[in-house]
Amino acid sequence: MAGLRIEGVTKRFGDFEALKDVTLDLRDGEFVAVLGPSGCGKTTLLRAIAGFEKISAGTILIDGVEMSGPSRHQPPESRNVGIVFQNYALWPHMSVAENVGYALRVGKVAKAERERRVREALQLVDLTGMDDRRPANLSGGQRQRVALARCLVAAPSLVLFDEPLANLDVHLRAAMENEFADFHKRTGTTIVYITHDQAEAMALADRIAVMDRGRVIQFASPRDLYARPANAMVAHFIANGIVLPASVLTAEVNGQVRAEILGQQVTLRSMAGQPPGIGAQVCLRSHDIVVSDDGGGSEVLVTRAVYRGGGSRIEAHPVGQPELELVFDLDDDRRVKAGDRIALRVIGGWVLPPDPAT
Ligand SMILES: Nc1ncnc2c1ncn2[C@@H]1O[C@H](COP(=O)(O)OP(=O)(O)OP(=O)(O)O)[C@@H](O)[C@H]1O
Repeated sequence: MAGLRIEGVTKRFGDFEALKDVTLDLRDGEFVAVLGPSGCGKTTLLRAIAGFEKISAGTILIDGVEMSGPSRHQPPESRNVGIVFQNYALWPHMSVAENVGYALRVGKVAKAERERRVREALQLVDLTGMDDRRPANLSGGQRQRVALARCLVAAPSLVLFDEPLANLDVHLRAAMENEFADFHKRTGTTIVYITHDQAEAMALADRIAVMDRGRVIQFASPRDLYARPANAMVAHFIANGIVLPASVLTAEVNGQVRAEILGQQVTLRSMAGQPPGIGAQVCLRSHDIVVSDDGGGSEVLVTRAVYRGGGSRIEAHPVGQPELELVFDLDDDRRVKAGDRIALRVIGGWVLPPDPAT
């Protein structure tokens, strides 16, 4: 177990900055997901932590020891970091036990000790009795567990997961999510988990670092990211928030402001010190919108309604501002279809903090 501190890390490939001034502080035993769209720099960050990539600026400390820095680069093998890859990277010609014990054999660990550690690791991932199987004769989930055991056997202080569920089908992903959560509980290992799947990150992580174009935009708990996204990208990326323009009418008091949105005056949540002003943006969730039957609210034209079991996903455009798009879920008692005009009332929402760059 170990803490991990990433401080002001920048990684350049030629003129291109794949990581820009990334700072993250992980507590000992914490499960942190790094989440972001394709190309945002997740893999580059993981490779930098593991020592496969030299960084251009900043420092990386594992358990307080500098691993990457201005004049230092510890090679991967001396970082005591385990990695679980998306494609398992198992040796096909070796049995489960041989795969798991490979690093110990190469490291000349005595046979009895090796066998004990392999047995323990297989027990931890619930693969006892599978020692002699070949990877080809295992399910995708079992192969991923062998990869976990192989990583564990070296007793790493930090485990990095590189999109480990990307190759598995939906049902197996859910099962493996539970396995990873149990694995974390049992071992208490510090984990950095790379994914582009926000549901997976929300389900597993204590905190999530959301990345966009090489930067960490927000590092917070799943609940915080959902309730108080730092900008429009996070609002969209986490559970598809609706981002709409608004005018903030009053300064913040007790975490709330009055604002005008879609022609309605409403009370919204905001950060402390939120100033009044035009040109603000608001993140709405489905539960912040209700269909209004009393003649109030804003009229919208429904352009798509897709039944999703128990409710529908609605796409609609305000009649007065057709350039805006609202995508939200509606309960099934409302039989709304494309072409319908309905009135929506906003009953809550979160004012996105002002962008420091503007
Ligand atoms: N060796 C390299 N040389 C030049 N550019 C690179 C190199 N490695 C990565 N990049 C660029 O850095 C950016 C970040 O890549 P990275 O693989 O870290 O993204 P990612 O978030 O892991 O994406 P994905 O989810 O698609 O794997 C991309 O624009 C990529 O093209």
